[in-house]
Amino acid sequence: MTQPLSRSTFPDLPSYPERMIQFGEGNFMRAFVDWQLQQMNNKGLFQGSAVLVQPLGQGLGEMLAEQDYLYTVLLNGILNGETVSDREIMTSVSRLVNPYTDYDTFLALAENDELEFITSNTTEAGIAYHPGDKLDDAPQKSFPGKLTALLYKRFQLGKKGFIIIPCELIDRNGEKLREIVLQYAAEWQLGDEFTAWLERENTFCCSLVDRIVPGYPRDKAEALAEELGYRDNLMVTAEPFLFWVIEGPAWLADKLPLSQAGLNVVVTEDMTPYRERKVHLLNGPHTAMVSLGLLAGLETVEDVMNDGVFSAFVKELIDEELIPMLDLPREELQFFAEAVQERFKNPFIRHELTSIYLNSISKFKTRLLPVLLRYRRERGELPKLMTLSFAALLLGYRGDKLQRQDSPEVLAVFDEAWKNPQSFIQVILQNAGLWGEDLSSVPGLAEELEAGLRKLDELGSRSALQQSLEGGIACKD
Ligand SMILES: NC(=O)c1ccc[n+]([C@@H]2O[C@H](COP(=O)([O-])OP(=O)(O)OC[C@H]3O[C@@H](n4cnc5c(N)ncnc54)[C@H](O)[C@@H]3O)[C@@H](O)[C@H]2O)c1
Ligand SMILES: O=P(O)(O)OC[C@@H](O)[C@@H](O)[C@H](O)[C@H](O)CO
Repeated sequence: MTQPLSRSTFPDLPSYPERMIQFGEGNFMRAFVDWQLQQMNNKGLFQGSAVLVQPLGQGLGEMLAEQDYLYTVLLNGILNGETVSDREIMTSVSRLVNPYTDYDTFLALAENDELEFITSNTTEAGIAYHPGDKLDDAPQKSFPGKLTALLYKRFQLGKKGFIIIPCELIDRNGEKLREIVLQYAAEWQLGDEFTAWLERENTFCCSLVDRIVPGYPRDKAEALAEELGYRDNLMVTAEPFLFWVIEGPAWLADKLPLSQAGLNVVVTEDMTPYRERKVHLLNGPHTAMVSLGLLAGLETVEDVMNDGVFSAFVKELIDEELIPMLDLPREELQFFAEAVQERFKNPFIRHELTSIYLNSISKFKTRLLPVLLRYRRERGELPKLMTLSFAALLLGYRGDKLQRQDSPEVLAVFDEAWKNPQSFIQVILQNAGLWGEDLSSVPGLAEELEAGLRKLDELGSRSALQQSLEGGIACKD
């Protein structure tokens, strides 16, 4: 029986003062932001830790406490032509505060002058306004509500503000978060002076994150405990590649010396091109492959990339349908896309398609739909592969072939529409709540999706895809 990971097992591990508040204790943040804090600390450049705030009532607080907030990051993959297999115990998390059980401790974070930074990742659903939130709630339901209460307390104490860097994968995340905080400030009547302090003393940055973090290596847990010599219930696997674009003032690069620590971080005045490139060329193919892949019985991104038909699909989708619709130099896009396909092939991590499948409707809406619509406008026809993957998405959300993972509201829309198969596609396309607009008027879309669904139903996903790729006759699976 291997010993559990804790500070008593490793008494010589360093501790650092708290300099960052981090909303979110999920896999991604622990292998991305906290891993970077660790690298800065290793080089003596930051000398700080993050205090985590659990955004939901349920979370990893107790598990982290059991391990004294230590956990291992396992980096596996190929970086700059070298095979990387790195294991490191993170000492960059000091503790976790659960506002649901200890709201006073949460608010008391406002008192600490050493806390300068706030980061977050509360998934795409987290930066949202919740109408019921009040200043006196303990805690507020939403992440922006909790943040507003914390900032108000800080203001009341007459202290300086924070540098706030959200990492959620939504467009203009920092601006969105700032808007909601200002909305609560107005709604809760916190006064003009507070609003002025918010604007003057706080810096809300937009940011874009990139690192594939499959999370806890369930399939290798036993072997890893043997290899590491301790049991870690919170270890996280990630690829070695990392990229963080922060849209903010140039002085930030000195305050948070990520680049100085050799990390692949850019502080820029405009992150738009980086975002377009990543969301459409990395997250887009992920979302496009997922329904088709699951329908064909594939399990991981690596399975997709090792399959002749599916990898040809990914390549053609990127080269013929995505890159031509993006406004960046073609050579740069091509270079990025090739690197992405190499990352997708990473044989050292297991990136489950089911984890990417979660909330696929909102992902399709941001990652692929804008490109599909642009293609239709500019070329006068629909992109065949993206449209087939849209059909596969709808087929999966019908609910009879795949195990859907989405909000009850989204699933209810599909269940209701599927009661009448004849009008299913029309009803779904008309639902602006799903897509941000009524898609039923996009010329040819309903017809192409009908045909795609029929093809997928009759032939199966692999043969339907093969037919689309070759434009030829496919046979049944
Ligand atoms: N895993 C990756 O490869 C990866 C890479 C880049 C970006 N991301 C982004 O990170 C997000 C989290 O991924 P993860 O792998 O850490 O997942 P995770 O399940 O390990 O963590 C999710 C975190 O979000 C919080 N959360 C969930 N729903 C929330 C809500 N409605 N309101 C507030 N907080 C909420 C949870 O409390 C938890 O802290 C993803 O949604 C994705 O946008 C993930
Ligand atoms: O994390 P999600 O579920 O929003 O999306 C799944 C993947 O597309 C995503 O995690 C990528 O791997 C990541 O964005 C790479 O930086």
